[in-house]
Amino acid sequence: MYFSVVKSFDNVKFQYYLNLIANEQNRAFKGSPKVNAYEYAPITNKWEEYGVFDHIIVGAGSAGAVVANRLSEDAYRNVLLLEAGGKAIELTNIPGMTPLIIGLENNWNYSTVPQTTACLGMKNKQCPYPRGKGLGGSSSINGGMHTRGNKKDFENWHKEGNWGWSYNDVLPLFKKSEKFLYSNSKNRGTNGYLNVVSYNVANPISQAFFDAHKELGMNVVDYNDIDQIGIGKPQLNILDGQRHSTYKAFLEPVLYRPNLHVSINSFVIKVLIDKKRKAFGVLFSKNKKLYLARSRHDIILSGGTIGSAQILMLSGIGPKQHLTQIGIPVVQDLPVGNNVQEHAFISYFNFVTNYTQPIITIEKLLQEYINSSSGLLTNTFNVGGLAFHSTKLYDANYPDIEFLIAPPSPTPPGYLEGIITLNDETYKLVSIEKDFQNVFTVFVILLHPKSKGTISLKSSNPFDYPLIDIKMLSDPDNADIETLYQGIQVLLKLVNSNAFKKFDARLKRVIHPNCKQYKYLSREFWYCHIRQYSGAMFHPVGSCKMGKSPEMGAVVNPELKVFGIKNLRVADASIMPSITSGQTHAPTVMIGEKVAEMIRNN
Ligand SMILES: Cc1cc2nc3c(=O)[nH]c(=O)nc-3n(C[C@H](O)[C@H](O)[C@H](O)COP(=O)(O)OP(=O)(O)OC[C@H]3O[C@@H](n4cnc5c(N)ncnc54)[C@H](O)[C@@H]3O)c2cc1C
Repeated sequence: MYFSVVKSFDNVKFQYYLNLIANEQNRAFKGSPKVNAYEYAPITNKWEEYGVFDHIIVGAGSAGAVVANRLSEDAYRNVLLLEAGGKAIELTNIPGMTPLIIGLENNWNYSTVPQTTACLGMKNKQCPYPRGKGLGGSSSINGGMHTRGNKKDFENWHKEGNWGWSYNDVLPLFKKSEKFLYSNSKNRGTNGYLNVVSYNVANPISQAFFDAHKELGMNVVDYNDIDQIGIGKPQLNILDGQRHSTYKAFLEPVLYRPNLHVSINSFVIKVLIDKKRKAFGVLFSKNKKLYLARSRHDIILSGGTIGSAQILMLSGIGPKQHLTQIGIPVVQDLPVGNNVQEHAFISYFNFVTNYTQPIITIEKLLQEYINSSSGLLTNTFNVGGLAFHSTKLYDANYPDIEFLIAPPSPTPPGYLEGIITLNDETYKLVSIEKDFQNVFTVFVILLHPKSKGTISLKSSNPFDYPLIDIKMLSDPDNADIETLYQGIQVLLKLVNSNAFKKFDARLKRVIHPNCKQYKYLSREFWYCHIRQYSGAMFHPVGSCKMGKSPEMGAVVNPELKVFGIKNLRVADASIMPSITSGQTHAPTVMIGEKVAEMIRNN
């Protein structure tokens, strides 16, 4: 009797998920990328008072949700959190559905302007540029990989004059935010809000990747501890098999706090600044109406590298020439929107093997997921391991390349085309639709780009999407593309190891028509191939750079205060002076912790 009750419950859940997935499959990736947010345009220009708060936080993403939690820990602080999107749709809870989720409404669905040095094989040479929209922000749609970055990243920030951001300064904040129960290291946190799991990879090809590294003398590491160089199991933000976004981790548990007010569907148009150059409120649009929310103390922009830069510029804070050109009165001339950095990677870097991954049906995967919160549905992108390498071009102890292996998949490779939007000619050369059971893919990721891009406004209309020009691989000395080329050489060495010989692993031959004049596998060939197949890892940072002074390109000081304006801070990935060595969510959570600590210690 007991068993039949449990079984029938499971079946209900099973059917529910099966229907959910089928319905969302029908809705995903319909239509073209968006170019505006006109749905937020109010029907009248008259605004209503929304209330007075101690702090207003704009954006409930990786950083904003953390800031809202920490500031509202002080019961005397009245905190308003404004988020343009709504609650994340249910499918976002299933990590393995990430590729599909990106095709649905929790994504702003941006694209870059056409590029000239990267993403050349993409439709219209535009890199697709998803960003999370809704509670949890990009952490509700991202790959969930938890990577803090390298000790040196923060030492470099500190050396540039960002006091308080050295590794020793930020380590306690990384520890404070996380709950990681797979290590005894004093450098890992065990008690934080954000759950981190170490994913066990059973796949023989992923195992070969680990063995190949060992053969080349590299260690298996916890890349979130001091020694990052080496290979490690994927560490993912998951709890009980479900995505652990910053909404789930930091907001949901504290929504009961009477001093925390969360307003969704609230699109912030601008920050209001008085004659004494003090920010005193924000204007936002909600349900087609305009509201003014006032703040007694700091307003914190956590809209992300695109959103925060856009709001600052709409508020008259940005490059004077650009603002004047589009007719926005200049309040403060600052280099907002410059210094944008992104991790370029090579997509569809495929290797054929003699190993055949058995097919697993979605029904089987779901059963495993429901019964034991395990299996492939708990892994966002079928990731089998992360490795950090120094190609030794710059510094043997500082990684400049990351590898991410995706072993042969037990399911057809659907939806990746929605995320990496190659044009038909470029895609058909690398498609693994017919041999996905035998092919593994390695993402070769450039960790420290020299190339810099920009975010600028298309117009003074707040509902026009900004112009995103990430200019990957554009540095005049070709340092970035050379590092990727060196990364390819390291990867080819790994695949040539005994560990992979067992599987007869070999590079899948791809010669793009634009590269056919070059000798196959020569440096010139690879440079050409990289430009065709490069894409963005969706890690933009740096548009509101932290630093000592605006003359040095900074928008905010090390306390994250906007230069020249009182009561206004930025706290999200946009403040990173230089991009970290790995995925950017965990360091952004740390930035949220840091700003809250600074405000609370004031
Ligand atoms: C598809 C994808 C995969 C990724 N994979 C990984 C990964 O595996 N691991 C990792 O570490 N990183 C990953 N990243 C990157 C990581 O998620 C981001 O670096 C991080 O989430 C950035 O945090 P943020 O707080 O700066 O911005 P976000 O998390 O994007 O938050 C900004 C929030 O502000 C809101 N907002 C913006 N403008 C306004 C406005 N005008 N009014 C009101 N609200 C506004 C947005 O809706 C959003 O909720 C990925 C990103 C994407 C998109």
